[in-house]
Amino acid sequence: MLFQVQMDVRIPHDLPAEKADALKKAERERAQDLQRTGTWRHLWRHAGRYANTSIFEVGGAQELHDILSTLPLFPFMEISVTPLCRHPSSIHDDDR
Ligand SMILES: O=C(O)CC1=CCC(=O)O1
Repeated sequence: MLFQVQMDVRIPHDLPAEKADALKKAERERAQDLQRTGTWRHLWRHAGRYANTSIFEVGGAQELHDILSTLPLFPFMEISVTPLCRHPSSIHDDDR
């Protein structure tokens, strides 16, 4: 199943810079691992905002929740999820 996920990152200003940098590095490594396996299919920055829109391909909502809730930045993100299904006019075979 495909899910669109919007993540708005809200790192508290009083979090020490070293801690914030370590979380961002861990988040990047996890995100890149998941992209390599095809689970995190797209990752787009919202221009001018500390936010992204991502597309995940997972078995279902529980798997998505397990992934999102273990992301290093999860405690500092507001997340919204939209399940996606194929559009009848899509010409892309991998939209499923
Ligand atoms: O910077 C973000 O939008 C949060 C994030 C998700 C994956 C990543 O590397 O950073």
